[in-house]
Amino acid sequence: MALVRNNSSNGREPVLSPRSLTSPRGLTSPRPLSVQPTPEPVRPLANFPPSIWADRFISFSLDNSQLEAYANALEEPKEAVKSLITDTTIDANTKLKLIYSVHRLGLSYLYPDEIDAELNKLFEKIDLQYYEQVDLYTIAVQFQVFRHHGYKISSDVFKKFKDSTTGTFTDDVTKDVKGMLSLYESAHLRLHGEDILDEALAFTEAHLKKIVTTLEGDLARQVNQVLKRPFHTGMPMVEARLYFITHEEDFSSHESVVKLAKVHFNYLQLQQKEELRLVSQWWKDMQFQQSVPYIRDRVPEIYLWILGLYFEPYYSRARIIATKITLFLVVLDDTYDAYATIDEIRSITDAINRWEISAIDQLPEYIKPFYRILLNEYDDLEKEYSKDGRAFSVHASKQAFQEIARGYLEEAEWLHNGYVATFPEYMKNGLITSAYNVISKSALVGMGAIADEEALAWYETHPKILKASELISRLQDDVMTFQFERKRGQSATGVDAYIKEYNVSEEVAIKELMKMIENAWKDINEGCLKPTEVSVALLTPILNLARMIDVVYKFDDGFTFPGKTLKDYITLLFVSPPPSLEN
Ligand SMILES: CC(C)=CCC/C(C)=C/CC/C(C)=C/COP(=O)(O)OP(=O)(O)O
Ligand SMILES: [Mg+2]
Ligand SMILES: [Mg+2]
Ligand SMILES: [Mg+2]
Repeated sequence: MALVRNNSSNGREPVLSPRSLTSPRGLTSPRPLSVQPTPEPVRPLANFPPSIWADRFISFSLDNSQLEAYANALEEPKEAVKSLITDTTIDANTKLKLIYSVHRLGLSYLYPDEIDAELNKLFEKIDLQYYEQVDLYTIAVQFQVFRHHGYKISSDVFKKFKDSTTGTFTDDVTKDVKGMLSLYESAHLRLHGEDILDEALAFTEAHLKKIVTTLEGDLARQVNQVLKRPFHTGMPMVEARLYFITHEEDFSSHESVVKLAKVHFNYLQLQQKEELRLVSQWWKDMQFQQSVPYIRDRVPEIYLWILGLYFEPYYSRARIIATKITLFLVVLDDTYDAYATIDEIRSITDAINRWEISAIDQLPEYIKPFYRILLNEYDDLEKEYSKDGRAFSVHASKQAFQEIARGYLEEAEWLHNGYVATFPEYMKNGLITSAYNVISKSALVGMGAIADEEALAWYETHPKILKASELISRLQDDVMTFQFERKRGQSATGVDAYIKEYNVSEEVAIKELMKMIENAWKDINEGCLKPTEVSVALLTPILNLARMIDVVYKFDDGFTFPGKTLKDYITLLFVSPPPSLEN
């Protein structure tokens, strides 16, 4: 019985493992009658849908001269846009709108110092009197541009749009669609205590939904887009592409911005297709589909996830490393949740924590190749990064990987014992199983000098912004996956723990968890304001991890069932042609 996972209380049907079908039992020489054959363990197979991409991205062949040509073509418009950003003859409003567009197009990383210098000047000169005279759209764009870059402009700038007697937003606001749209975008940048933005979010969302079918052209496209996903909670790379398509009027007067955005999209697509080819080929070479066929085969989806953290060309190596480690996490999570017995889980966790190749002997056959690959990859990273004294980041990633294995084991023990954790107990382990500690630390490995020992020490303090991102990951995943997982008899989720702790209905529990997610977003927004605890380059991946949870889990479990949002995103970024340079 030791091999059989105790799932009598979770309604799992015994499932025949694919290994039992190929088992040599019965083909070997006859056993003496007195020896009972070892029973095949009952495995919690999930029958996850297969990849929707197969080998599609492996056949890409990078034309290096083309990549170089794009890199060269970037230079001229890049300089021209720099001149625009620093042009002293441009009025403040036009300048702020320009910086807004540059940011939404994913180009502000090219001008960090110039943009900061401009915003510093303009923020010092902010005159609340001025905001008394201007329209909602102008105010909301300026509000966003300052908050995007960490400047704490007051949300009082929106006060004048409220009726002093009723205390609600005025009817005039509902007649200004562009204003409402921008106020809706602004509201997602809210901080704790900014009631006016909480109200603005509910108010504009309700009104935009009411009028969206009456709109036409770009405005209709813009409102549909923002209602689906506001910029602040979207994937920067995709948001840039969508903004280019639907908000052309915002930047079309600046020819150099249009040119730069186009060449930049073309350059990035080539580079990213090559990265995707590389990780797809690696995945195939490692033969995970043969050794662990029960897992979710999701290479393009995981690459997309990591591209969501950072898309800057100089993080190419960093993306490849983080993608591979996150793919290891998928193998681990699905092995624990959808294949291994409790004894196997204990043994795998132990081997991962021993981290030595001799531990391979204690492992079940099917996971041995994974264990070997895991140790080899980390070994290679250690060798590569000790050369420039950066092995500390590889160690941190490895330790976080060992910690998540222990976290997954804890869940499995709870399930094995038919135990539903208390909510605080669940959350303590849940922040670990959110995987965001491992992913964000692994993301540092290839980032270069900026991710130094001091940065890592900051990570080790488990800062508020990282906790918030982990909480969003854990709870949003739980809200969207608990039904599927419950049906399969998996470990209790945050939804179950909350219901048990507070004796509330499922509906109330979900509502409360969503409120916790909302609050965590406010922590993230506060953590991105100046003065930041560490550089923006280190904060952005943490913010972007939270965004990726929204992308993947806002409407459904987009990771297990990747045929909708993620398919559209992958198609837009790696299959559809980027904007043409011809016109
Ligand atoms: C938890 C989470 C959203 C992590 C995101 C980061 C990430 C890409 C981790 C790799 C493992 C994974 C895809 C978990 C989500 O599925 P699942 O619902 O099976 O995860 P679970 O078993 O922890 O609930
Ligand atoms: Mg799990
Ligand atoms: Mg799982
Ligand atoms: Mg889940």
